[in-house]
Amino acid sequence: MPDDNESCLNRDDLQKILDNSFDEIFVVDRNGFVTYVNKACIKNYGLNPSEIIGKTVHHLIDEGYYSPALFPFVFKDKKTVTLEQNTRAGINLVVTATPVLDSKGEIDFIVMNSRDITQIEQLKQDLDKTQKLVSHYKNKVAELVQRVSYFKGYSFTSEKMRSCLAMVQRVASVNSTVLILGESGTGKNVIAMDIHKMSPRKEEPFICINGATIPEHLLESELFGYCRGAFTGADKYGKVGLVELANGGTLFLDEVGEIPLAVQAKLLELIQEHRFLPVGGKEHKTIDIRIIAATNRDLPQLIQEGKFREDLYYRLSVVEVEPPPLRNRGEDIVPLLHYFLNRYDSQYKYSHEFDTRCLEILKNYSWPGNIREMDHLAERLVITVPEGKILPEHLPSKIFKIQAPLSNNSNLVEDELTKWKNLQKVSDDEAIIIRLYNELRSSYKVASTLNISQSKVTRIIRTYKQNCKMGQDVEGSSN
Ligand SMILES: Nc1ncnc2c1ncn2[C@@H]1O[C@H](COP(=O)(O)OP(=O)(O)OP(=O)(O)O)[C@@H](O)[C@H]1O
Repeated sequence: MPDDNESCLNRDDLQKILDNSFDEIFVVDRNGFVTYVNKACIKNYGLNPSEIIGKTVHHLIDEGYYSPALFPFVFKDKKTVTLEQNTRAGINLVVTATPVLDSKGEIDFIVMNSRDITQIEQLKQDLDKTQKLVSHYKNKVAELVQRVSYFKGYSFTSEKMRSCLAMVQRVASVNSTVLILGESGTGKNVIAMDIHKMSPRKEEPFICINGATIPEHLLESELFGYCRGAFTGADKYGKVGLVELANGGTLFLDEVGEIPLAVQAKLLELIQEHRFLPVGGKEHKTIDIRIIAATNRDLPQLIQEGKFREDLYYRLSVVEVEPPPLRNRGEDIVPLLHYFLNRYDSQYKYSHEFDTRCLEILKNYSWPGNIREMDHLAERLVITVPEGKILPEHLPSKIFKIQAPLSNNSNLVEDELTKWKNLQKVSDDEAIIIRLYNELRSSYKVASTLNISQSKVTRIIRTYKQNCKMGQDVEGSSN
């Protein structure tokens, strides 16, 4: 058995081992001359060992075979150094250079061991690309989930609402100014908030100011803030305005049609120049905000009346979104009623359902207060009606008064009913029958809607007619 490895390896074996090493072995003497390199140099530099041996490392560096140089650091510090090198053949190497010292502690030669890490680098780059792709698709999936859940959050089946919400989604991702139009209670505030929540500014503030609720003389300083000593009674330190508080985020101007002309001029500057002047200030402040405005007023009409600036209108209405009133999307009434009923039933831990006659009446109602009105009605019904079915008689009288389309004589009927009621000659149930008859003009339809006998309906209508004048004659009980 040999004592050590050396004793069992001859020169040829050693040569074979070195030539078959995947790592490059590169030996340089103390003067920088290459004294040995194994065959790995062919793949690393595209040179045979014979083309390298005898050359200096300085020459190889100057010829651009590899960089950066390692030899000077090892020579100077006499310590092992490792670094990354790139070769002219496009190979990435991790090179470790180890000094071999003589008996005086001076460098005798330097052994450099180089490992090809090109594949690792390639793998790293591929991994990076894959990770980028994964995060791209993750974002896409999150976007889609948000989109689906956004639509899920709304109860609707109508095409009108679908296209309105699709527009809301489209504008959310861009920075343009949006003008939300529509009647009171159609959900303009909710939509403004949705746009912000789906926008790249969602982590930043969403600041809302209502042009109708802040007194005219305070609106400017509320919006733009003021400097110290700006006016009598002002805070001595000045005040930051809502515009500044919204920096980076979204400023929602609700009821924009109510904003006075003087403030409109400053808003125009804000939108056009992205800057504003605080009240009493001398220097403009620049700001990065997105503006969303909403109104239920007819802005072109206000422009004609000289109450709204035309240039501001065009700036605000880059994109217009108009949630339709409920009466124009009858298909959505029943899904929304169920949505709100479930919502309040879960909130108050009750259980109700709408009687089909009740849904029929609510479907024909014109909902002047739109979603807000429906929301409040559902809450009221859940609280006031004992658990179980919600019947027509549980509905407030206005539902019968304002059925869509409105009949010409409903106001007349209502006036007469009030008079009659004041005389205590009509009960709530009778009033419902009379109102419904006024809309349906058929005692048969009234009876089947309310699930009562037709003769009862006819009797009540006759009594009513005897007491006051109704628009048309009541039909006979044979009807
Ligand atoms: N998508 C919705 N889902 C559930 N509830 C809604 C939705 N949209 C609106 N509502 C209800 O309707 C109410 C009115 O909505 P919102 O304040 O957004 O309407 P608006 O059009 O801004 O009204 P106004 O013009 O009077 O300010 C809300 O408080 C909410 O109860």
